[in-house]
Amino acid sequence: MSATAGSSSPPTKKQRNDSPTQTIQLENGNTTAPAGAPQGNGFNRILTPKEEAKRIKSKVRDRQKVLEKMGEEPIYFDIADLLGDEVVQTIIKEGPSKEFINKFRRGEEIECRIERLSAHGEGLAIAPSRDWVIAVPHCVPGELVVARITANERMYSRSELVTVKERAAESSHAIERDDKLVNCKYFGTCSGCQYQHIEYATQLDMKRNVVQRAFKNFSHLPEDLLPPAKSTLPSPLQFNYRTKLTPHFELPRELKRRRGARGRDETIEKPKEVPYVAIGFDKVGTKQVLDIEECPIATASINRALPAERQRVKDNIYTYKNGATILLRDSLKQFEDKDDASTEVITDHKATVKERVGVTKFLSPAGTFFQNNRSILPSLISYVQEQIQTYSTAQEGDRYLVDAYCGSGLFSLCLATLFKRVAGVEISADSIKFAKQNATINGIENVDFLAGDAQDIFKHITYPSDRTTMILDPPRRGCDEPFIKQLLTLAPQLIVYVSCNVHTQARDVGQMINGLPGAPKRNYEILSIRGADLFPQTYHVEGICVLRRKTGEDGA
Ligand SMILES: C[S@@+](CC[C@H](N)C(=O)[O-])C[C@H]1O[C@@H](n2cnc3c(N)ncnc32)[C@H](O)[C@@H]1O
Repeated sequence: MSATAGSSSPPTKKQRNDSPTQTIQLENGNTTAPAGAPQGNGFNRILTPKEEAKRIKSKVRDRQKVLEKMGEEPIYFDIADLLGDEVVQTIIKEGPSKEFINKFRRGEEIECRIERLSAHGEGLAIAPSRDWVIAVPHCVPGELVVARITANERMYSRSELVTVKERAAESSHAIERDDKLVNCKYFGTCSGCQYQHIEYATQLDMKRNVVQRAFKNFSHLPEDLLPPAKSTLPSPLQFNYRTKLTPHFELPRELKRRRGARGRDETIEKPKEVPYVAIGFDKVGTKQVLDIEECPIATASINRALPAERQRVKDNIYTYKNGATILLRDSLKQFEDKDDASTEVITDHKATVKERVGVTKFLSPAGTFFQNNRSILPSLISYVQEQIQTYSTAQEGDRYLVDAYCGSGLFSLCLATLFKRVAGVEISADSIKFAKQNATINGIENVDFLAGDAQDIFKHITYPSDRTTMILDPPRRGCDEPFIKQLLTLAPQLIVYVSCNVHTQARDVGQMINGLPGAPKRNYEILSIRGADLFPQTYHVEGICVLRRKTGEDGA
């Protein structure tokens, strides 16, 4: 896990300036794309017209599914910026055969200049024909790179980085590569981290921009209603912070064949040699599993437990019918001594995990949701608390909280002292059982937890709207329209919307302000927008958006 694990020395600043076209190796030796990408055997084969038509049809279907579930993909706003609206509109007019054209052969290598980073952390370059974009991982704007194509998507191709041919001219871009920061032998090959080669302060700033652009592109609100995103809330730990790791594996091909046509175990004959099984995360740009022996963003306890868990899978490989995902969850060993933060690792989905956030203790089943970066939770809770104390117009002691998508009660219980009564709702009955238990072990009596769909909570709420704060923390797809319509009917005075997907969050906030057909129009304003860095070294950013209902005009 050393930052100097590679075989080559990094170029000095002088070398970088002197030889701008020199090929540069990452310090961990991973400049070249992962070995083993299939070559030949049809990999580079040109598809027949029938196969091509089938490929396009399936791409169109996949895109439709994404649109229905999540809305437009953020990369299309970048593509429109990079190619220009006119080019994009011409392509769209020509239809799917042009939009989804098999622009490059898989495996083809293209030299291109990185223009910007996407919200998902890939460098984006304009293809030489200027009517297509190439997404290249692990690079920074300004670099001239060689990218190897892995897949063609709608108006862009995915690729893997082969080499950086020319560094970005010094200080011409706000984002600089620093390979000495790379702290993982898999960086560049593993799809888990995107930003280890970028200084942490810059990562935070990049995430602030992602939040800002998400609201600009997805909220459908005029820019004067969007306050500038505040600086990103940093994570105290930038490595060893992840308290949950879920490596996966595919069943080796030899074992699959031995199951026979009916897929029954009886046909298995153990091969003479134990087959190789890769256990880890996807190789960048592919669905192939990269074998991972350690993960520097996971806690030290998880890294200590990983070899035994990997061995357990290998020893029992003949018992699996398919591939699977394994779970490693870091849990406090005990609650009694609050100065003892020693942890153990839980691998059983049904076992109970112990967490402490400030003075509040939490139990939750290992297989259900709990925030995965313990180190940032106290500052995340403090920030939400500060927003409520600043912007709630209700008197202290007379405020109410609705915590929608409450999990095992993180916000409800950490913030309960600010409120007269708290109601939490959550779809997982298991999480609700633990939320109730967490209220008991913390001696908190002013909370009620309800198992059900978030929109069910409105049937049970009798809180006065002008004294109610609502915290929302939905999954990546965001809230659905029936939920937002009911929220607009209840019209809480203050909304704190926390989300792991700033794009669906911006869409939902836009609907809260612009209104939805069949829902009362309310006069909400955005008070603040901010990212929180729950996942350093990756492109993920948690959004926190605070909205207040202006009194008067909407009659609420
Ligand atoms: C991002 S987690 C947040 C949990 C909690 N706020 C926390 O920070 O620990 C989202 C939660 O929403 C729950 N959920 C998903 N769909 C839901 C729905 N339709 N209604 C209520 N809860 C839902 C999930 O089970 C999950 O616990």
